[in-house]
Amino acid sequence: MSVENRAPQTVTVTGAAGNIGYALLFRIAAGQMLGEDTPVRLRLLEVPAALKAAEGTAMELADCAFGLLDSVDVTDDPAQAFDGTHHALLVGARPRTAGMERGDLLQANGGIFGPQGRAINEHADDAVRVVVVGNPANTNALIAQQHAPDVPASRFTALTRLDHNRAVALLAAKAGVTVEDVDGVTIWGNHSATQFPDLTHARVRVDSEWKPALEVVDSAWTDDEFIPRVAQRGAEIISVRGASSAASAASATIDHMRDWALGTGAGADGSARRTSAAIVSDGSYGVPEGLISSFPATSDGGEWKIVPDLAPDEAALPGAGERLAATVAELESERDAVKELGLV
Ligand SMILES: NC(=O)c1ccc[n+]([C@@H]2O[C@H](COP(=O)([O-])OP(=O)(O)OC[C@H]3O[C@@H](n4cnc5c(N)ncnc54)[C@H](O)[C@@H]3O)[C@@H](O)[C@H]2O)c1
Ligand SMILES: O=C(O)C[C@H](O)C(=O)O
Repeated sequence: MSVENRAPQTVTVTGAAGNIGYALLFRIAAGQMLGEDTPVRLRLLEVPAALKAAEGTAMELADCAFGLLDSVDVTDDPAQAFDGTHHALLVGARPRTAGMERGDLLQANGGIFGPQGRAINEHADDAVRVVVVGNPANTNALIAQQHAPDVPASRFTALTRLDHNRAVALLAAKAGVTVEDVDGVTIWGNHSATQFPDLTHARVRVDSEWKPALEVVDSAWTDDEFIPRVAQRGAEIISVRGASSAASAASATIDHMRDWALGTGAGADGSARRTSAAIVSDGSYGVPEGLISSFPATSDGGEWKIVPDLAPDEAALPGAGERLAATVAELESERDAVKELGLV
């Protein structure tokens, strides 16, 4: 079907005037998220103080003369921003500031993600896809989902694709191969320092032959360097760059939404390509049902699906099971905290 004949898809980006928003919007308008045959209608949601900056971004979007860009609307009204939306990218969040307790942070984000969830419930397209990027991403996604009782829970997800991409890049560099020569990495659990980047079912292609990753890199490097480096990469970027990751976070958000909407497809050897996504648990792998946790995942272009039979292999990496349990326990404690605060 030609571009002229396709109905535009509405994409809402919150926090549109922020750093990730600026790195995200131009790529969406260029067709990198929904494909080069799908026109997009952009809705930019911001707080009143940042509306002028968002208007400036909208002016630049117009100046790019993107063939796929149908329209850009800027608003501070969630009802307008989510009206009929097909793709909701929830980036804007309240960052933790000096002296702020964890409860204060959750409360402040509850004030953002509760109303946005409600607005999605009332105004979004029935088949809306939501990804939460703003931290604490998994729990913010849970808050939004709990305020949208008419939207299937599976339509709310959180971003762990950045952690996944970081893990793939670090393993490829250590093994001396390209990222195309790595597959089967999984990020489990929370987008936080407790996450478990798991190599126990990963493979690396060396000299045209696929080998278990843990035969190519040793378990000491995995335990002492790989896992902590991936889990703390966000903090490392903040300390080196002086600001939270922005372009890489935007790129991972595009990867997550594109794979969800268009499918994960086949991997390097023709088998189903899997990635990592924080999606609602159906109880798989001992993760309590309803938590939004990162899993090995595929999409056929409809729903994300949790890939079975990939439990962390304790024999290949002693302590793997405990690592999964620890990150899930953190998600449970965040869920309990927001319940106590009356946010879900
Ligand atoms: N999940 C991930 O992998 C990942 C990676 C990097 C950053 N992040 C998180 O993404 C978030 C955004 O990062 P950033 O660098 O773009 O921050 P930023 O401070 O540059 O931008 C955030 C924007 O959100 C806006 N905002 C705040 N409340 C809003 C609301 N209620 N509605 C609409 N907009 C609102 C702010 O005005 C601001 O323009 C942060 O929470 C950050 O920690 C997540
Ligand atoms: O913003 C942060 O705290 C870090 C971010 O989530 C990241 O992983 O880069």
